[in-house]
Amino acid sequence: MSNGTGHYEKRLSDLAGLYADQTAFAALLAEGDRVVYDVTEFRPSEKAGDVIFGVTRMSPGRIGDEFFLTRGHIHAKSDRPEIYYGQKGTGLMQLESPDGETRIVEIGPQTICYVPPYWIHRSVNIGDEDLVMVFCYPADSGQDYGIIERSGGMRHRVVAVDDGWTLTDNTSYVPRPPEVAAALVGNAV
Ligand SMILES: O=P(O)(O)OC[C@H]1O[C@](O)(CO)[C@@H](O)[C@@H]1O
Ligand SMILES: [Fe+2]
Repeated sequence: MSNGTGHYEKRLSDLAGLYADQTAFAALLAEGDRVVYDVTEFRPSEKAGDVIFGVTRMSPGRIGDEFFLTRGHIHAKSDRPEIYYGQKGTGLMQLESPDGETRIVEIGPQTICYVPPYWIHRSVNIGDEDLVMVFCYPADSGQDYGIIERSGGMRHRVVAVDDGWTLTDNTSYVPRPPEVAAALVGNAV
């Protein structure tokens, strides 16, 4: 991707607190603060009718039985959707509705994933190579990362099993109060 307007990297230390196995997290961090994912993007403007697009590259890796993942967020304007197009590698889009429903969309090369309005989303690299995805979303969306922190994480964890994955309950998860979930769905601008 050329002529991007921004680039950032997220390292292991930026992802502290996301994983259940804190001992495994500390042990891997002691080996070095590696880059877990990086994003190159083009933001033409912040106007409602415009779009932001870019490329996310995620390294393969595990912390205990959990895979490398992105921080995850809901859009600050929560009714804004997003699409991801898989280019390389194998991953999952973990989606969670404000009232706590989980859905998983598998992502591979030449697959497209739709993140509907109101859904919290996080990417997970379940493969053993880089996961590369193109993303696109409305330019005025913004990101709210606090929604996951306030709930003690997402409701489910994606964990490795045999040569695949499964979902387990996140025992730290605190459901959002119904009025909070309802407000998220009602705040369209
Ligand atoms: O913003 P996070 O949760 O760290 O995840 C990064 C991904 O989400 C985006 O912010 C797009 O919503 C992209 O920059 C990237 O694909
Ligand atoms: Fe997003």
